[in-house]
Amino acid sequence: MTTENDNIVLHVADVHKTFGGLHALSDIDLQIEEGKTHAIIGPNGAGKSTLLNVVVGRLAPTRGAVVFDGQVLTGKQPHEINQVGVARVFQTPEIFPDLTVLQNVMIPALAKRDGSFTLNFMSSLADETEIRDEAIHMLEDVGMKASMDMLAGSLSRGDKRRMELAMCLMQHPRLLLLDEPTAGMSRHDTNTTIDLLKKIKERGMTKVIIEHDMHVVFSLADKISVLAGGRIIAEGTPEEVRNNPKVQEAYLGGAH
Ligand SMILES: Nc1ncnc2c1ncn2[C@@H]1O[C@H](COP(=O)(O)OP(=O)(O)OP(=O)(O)O)[C@@H](O)[C@H]1O
Repeated sequence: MTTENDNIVLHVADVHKTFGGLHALSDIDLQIEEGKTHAIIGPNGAGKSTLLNVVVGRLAPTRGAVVFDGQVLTGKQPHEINQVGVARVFQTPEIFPDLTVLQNVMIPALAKRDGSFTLNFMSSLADETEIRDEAIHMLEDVGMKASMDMLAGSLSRGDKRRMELAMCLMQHPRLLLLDEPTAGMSRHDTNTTIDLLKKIKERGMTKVIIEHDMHVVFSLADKISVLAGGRIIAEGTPEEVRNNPKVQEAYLGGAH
């Protein structure tokens, strides 16, 4: 399957997802351009997480397909989708709490290189100097080098999310999916994360971001798609979306 525009790295093509009688996603057609930051916003229950889960292979769409870089992802397992260059930062970080921050950040690079990772590899971590150096560099980038020897489980929620971002960056993904990257963070940590995500953008990484915090959305997004009731009700630049009466009615005037 191809897309009309060569710059499109991800195409969610006519995707539907039902849960029993509930239409969580209907007629979703979404095209994500290479190197851009594309935000998906919408009120609670709009279908945002379901959409991300379909993209990363955690949920099979009832109909339609997800195409990444010309390859159909639909039907692939989450780890296979990860291997082709799609990484996701979760709303709740998935980390190894009893390992140090540095070890956590090294693991995705080892898993990517070796195809899998088991805790048996732990003993060899110290010998992995190249990956170790890169992990330290990544921790420096996310402002967490000073915490590299702390146990990951002891970090604050904001630091866990920054560490998880470093874990994703170690995979050098072509597409980074961020599910509420600043949820639960203080305003200060939120602004640090915005700066960090801007820095990643300068490196040309494509990002899809789900976010309730409009400050974050309008600071980062090149394009916004608005979901409501499982459908895309508006799409455009931040300015276009901000001024769209349908959006104001469905979203901006609502609970958020
Ligand atoms: N596994 C599931 N089984 C049944 N219904 C589900 C399931 N996952 C999501 N839903 C329903 O699908 C709809 C969309 O949910 P989803 O979590 O995708 O919305 P969201 O936009 O991410 O919401 P929020 O902003 O609150 O995270 C909701 O009505 C939700 O209750």
